Amino acid sequence: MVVNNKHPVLPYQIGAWDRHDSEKILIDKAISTAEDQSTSASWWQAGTATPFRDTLNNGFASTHGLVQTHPSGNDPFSTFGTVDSTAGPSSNPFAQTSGSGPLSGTFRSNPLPPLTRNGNGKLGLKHLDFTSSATAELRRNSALSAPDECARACRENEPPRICYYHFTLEFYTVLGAACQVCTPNATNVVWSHCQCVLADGVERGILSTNRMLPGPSIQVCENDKVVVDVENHMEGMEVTIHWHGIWQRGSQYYDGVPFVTQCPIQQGNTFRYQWQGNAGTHFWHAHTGLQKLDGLYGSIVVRQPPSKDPNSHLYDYDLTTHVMLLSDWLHEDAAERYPGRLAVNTGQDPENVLINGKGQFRDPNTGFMTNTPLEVFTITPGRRYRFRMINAFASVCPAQVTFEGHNLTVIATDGEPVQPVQVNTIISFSGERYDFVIEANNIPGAYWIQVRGLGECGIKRAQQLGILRYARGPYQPSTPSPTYDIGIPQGVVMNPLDARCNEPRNDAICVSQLKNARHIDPAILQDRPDVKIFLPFRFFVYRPEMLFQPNTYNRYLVAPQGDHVISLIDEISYMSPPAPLISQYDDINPDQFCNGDNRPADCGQNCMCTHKIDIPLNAVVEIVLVDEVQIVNLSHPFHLHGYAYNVVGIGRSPDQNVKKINLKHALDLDRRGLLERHLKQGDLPPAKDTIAVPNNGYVILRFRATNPGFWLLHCHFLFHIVIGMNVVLQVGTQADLPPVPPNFPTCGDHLPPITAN
Ligand SMILES: NCCC(=O)NCCc1ccc(O)c(O)c1
Repeated sequence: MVVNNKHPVLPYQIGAWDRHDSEKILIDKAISTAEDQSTSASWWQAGTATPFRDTLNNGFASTHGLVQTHPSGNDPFSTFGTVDSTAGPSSNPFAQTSGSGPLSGTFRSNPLPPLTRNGNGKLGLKHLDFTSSATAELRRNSALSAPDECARACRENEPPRICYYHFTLEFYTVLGAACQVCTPNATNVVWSHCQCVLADGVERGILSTNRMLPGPSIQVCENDKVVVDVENHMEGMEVTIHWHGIWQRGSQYYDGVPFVTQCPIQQGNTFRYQWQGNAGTHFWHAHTGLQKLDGLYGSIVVRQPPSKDPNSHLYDYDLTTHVMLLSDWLHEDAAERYPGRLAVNTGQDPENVLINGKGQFRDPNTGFMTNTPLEVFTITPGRRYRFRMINAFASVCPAQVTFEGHNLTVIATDGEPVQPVQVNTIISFSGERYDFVIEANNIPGAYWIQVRGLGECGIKRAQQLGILRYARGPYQPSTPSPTYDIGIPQGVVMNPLDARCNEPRNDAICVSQLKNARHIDPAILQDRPDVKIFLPFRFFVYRPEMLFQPNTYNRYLVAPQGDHVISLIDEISYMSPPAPLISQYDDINPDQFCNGDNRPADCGQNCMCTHKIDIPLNAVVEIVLVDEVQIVNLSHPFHLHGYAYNVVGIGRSPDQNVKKINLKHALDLDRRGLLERHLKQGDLPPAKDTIAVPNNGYVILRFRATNPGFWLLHCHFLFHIVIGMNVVLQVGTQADLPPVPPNFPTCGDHLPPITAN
């Protein structure tokens, strides 16, 4: 469809988007109404914002708060109430003194008409970025569709679109001056390109995409072509974007792994990614350095016609607004935690959790609570809604999601449909996605959504709240807000941390107990795979005398307890090659490569090289991941690029005398037929691309290697990636791969002969 005719230049009026929203029917049989998509801004109007001394940054006053320049009357900012402008830079209108809960009584008792306004003040569909319809490329090329045209109901015989996105990556600020220009409220025209990022109401510098947090949502139909121009304006930073869950068949060089599938995009450069998405709930994020944790992520939804989803009969709506992206959040740059400190702000644990970039923060030292808006999902009584949850955490904390008064029917994970199971709470790990159906079958009202950080996040009790609201009902839940320690009753747990997966139980469902809703290639279930790979992983702990030898500069992470560690998979710590494997293979010294069977001579306990395992094209591959880290509360989620694998087994040693599993013991269990494998006819192991290996346990994966390429397999914890918990699976040979596009950027070392003069 031609874009430029349909899309006048911004800003839009609210009413226009109400009409537009009613077209966003994503399942043919459902009629979407504007109220399903609207959120209310009412409860963060009024209230008296109190001069706020920012004790959130290590006790120092923030250098630059949001200053109320027009304290009263009819200007766009006055709805914050009275803010003492004399308080100067440290006044923060999103702070309130109440320590009693996220919303004070004042905020609850002031209902205003609902606003069709969603994330980041952008109108209509949360995180769909309407501003990019104003980009030059869209105006120039009439074959391209804008983001909001692509987020549509998918029909069987509709021609595919080319969906165009422009991402501008920058250094940016939470609560920057943009919030004085266009923080939305009910009475003023809201700009659909409002650039105010609120996050949890705590000022900090971030990295942003199109000045949004999360960045723009990519929502398309299967068979659409997605084109994303990534324009890097982060001063002095390089970047790549990985499309997590997208298999990149035929576009392997757009997988976004630095020095594996491309050279990083330099500051000032634009790199055009183009791919066709496999269906499901996915997300995109920076795969370079620690940038993901500073804000470079966003959702991807690839929808199908209802006839192609085996679970479509279970829901009435699959709305663009019911994407639920969870992220962990720091109040400083991620680099402050890497390699890590010994005294103040040790470890890598986040301060907070965000739902679609939103939330509130309670300062544990003062009890001050910010009053930024919580995420609201609106539903209509009697209807059934598909929610698409994305765990975009970077830290090691699992996230637990619970909806007050509502069951969750899990229908897909990592984009792949499963036979429906009903649970009350879902625990997920970094990189995982869970799609579930919620039926609006409770008393029309407002209900809490609680997202708790588990594991190490229990120390700071990091959690976030959101609201599930029935249209035309109250805006605020009638129950007290759940706290970290007294939460919503958890009931049946999806993905229990105890990993007791091979015994009957009615309090939990393991991933390995889910059943695939699709047909499985029988070759996957054969007794003997063509290739079987055991991959134990652990940390190597440096003695300081070894690490700080003069003239050596080995990388390390200071773990929460102060250990200086690197990661090992099969006793190797992954190092990037100096040039991309996919495009400059011949530029790489073959000595750079290694694996468990080919260790470089003199490679010690901290063996560092480009860990690569070769796999024949079309082989049936089995991978057994064995946790040799053995830290209670730490289960590592492994993500494979280019594929969804079948999870055929999850478990721990059945041998009661074995306190710690390791490679040798896992091999022994395998010989004795004691590793859990669900390979019987009708076992239907679920397909996923990210799975947590239970601590002191193992996971068994299988896939048929039909997608040639260089595919990263790695722990999805951000700080573990940067210390080497990665391995590249090379499927097939270079001859099996499509050539990289013309003028694909190159990079590498520059080491010419030294000239005398
Ligand atoms: N028995 C060996 C001690 C050890 O391996 N210490 C590392 C613990 C660790 C590392 C990284 C993390 O991110 C983390 O949370 C914890």
